[in-house]
Amino acid sequence: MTDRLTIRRPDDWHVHLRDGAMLDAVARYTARQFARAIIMPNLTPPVTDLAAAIAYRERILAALGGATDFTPLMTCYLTDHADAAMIARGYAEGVFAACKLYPAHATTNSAHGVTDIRALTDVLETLQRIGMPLLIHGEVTDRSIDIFDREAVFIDRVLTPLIRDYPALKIVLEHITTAEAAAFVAEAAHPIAATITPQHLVINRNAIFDGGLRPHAYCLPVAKRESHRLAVRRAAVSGSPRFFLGTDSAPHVVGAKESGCGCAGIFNAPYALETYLQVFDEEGAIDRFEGFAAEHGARFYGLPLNTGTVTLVREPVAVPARIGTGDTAVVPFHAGETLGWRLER
Ligand SMILES: NC(=O)N[C@@H](CC(=O)O)C(=O)O
Ligand SMILES: [Zn+2]
Ligand SMILES: [Zn+2]
Repeated sequence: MTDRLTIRRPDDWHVHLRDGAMLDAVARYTARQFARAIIMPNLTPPVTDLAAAIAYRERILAALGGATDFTPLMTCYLTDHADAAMIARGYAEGVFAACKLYPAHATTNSAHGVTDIRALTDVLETLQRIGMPLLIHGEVTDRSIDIFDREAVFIDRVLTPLIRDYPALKIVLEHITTAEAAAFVAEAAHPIAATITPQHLVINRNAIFDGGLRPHAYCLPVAKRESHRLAVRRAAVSGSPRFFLGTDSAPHVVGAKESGCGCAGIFNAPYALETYLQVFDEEGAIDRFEGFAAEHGARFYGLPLNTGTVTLVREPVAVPARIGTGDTAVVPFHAGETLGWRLER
């Protein structure tokens, strides 16, 4: 039995660091676990241009106190007015690592998102030409579609025609939750990959209703039934280079979660590696953990692999019930539970 695992320093290919006091409170958790992270741009207002991305990157580094070996990789929030030339310049200058597509009103802070991706031909052609990844929150926003079906319907209605029309467009389907998404990404004859969160490997939709309404188990895409969780787990541990780590850590102050209309998002940054490794351990796939956590994503993005290592040890770690106080009080994923691996560092 492996009791100690040393792997190349991993990256988080999907995280929400927020802004202001919350950024100051949460940034260090991600920087402690990961060498780099793809920073989601859904601030208010969203990060839609170079100046905003540069300023946000500075605020992230400032929140880490300056001396840090963590690299934030910035993304451009696409709107109906996205400017292809500006995006291409941002990519060439190393400001943007990717573009993020939020279908308008699909999730937290997506009101400025795209109403019809098909209308963004200039942007899509440009991304395809320059090899810049398009990151997608893959849910339809049609309120007549059952919320548990919105990812699968997005694949049929939006993603399938998109890859047909842009055969070389690099796509990351973010935070997949369904057997349909896992199969689509595994099998498509297309440069497509997917991020997988800790929570979608661990919980199914029962967790949201376990003895009462559980707002801290609510995120988008919403957790699905057990058969989907198992399919997503199989994809994560499969060894396929198309699946990689993206926490989707999405902190909301406790009062915004425990509310008559609770926000979507699970804050998992403090113990993300511990959760993922526990899953790989349970699946007898510890040998595939490094690929998922530290190699597949970098290769897909065309970025160098990290140097340096992190070590996890098989030791109990108690997750606190709450982290922070006041405006930054958040309930972490696994609050009050004990995990079986601990990140040393
Ligand atoms: N995942 C979530 O439930 N919430 C994210 C947005 C997102 O990633 O869709 C957030 O910003 O809070
Ligand atoms: Zn999302
Ligand atoms: Zn997210």
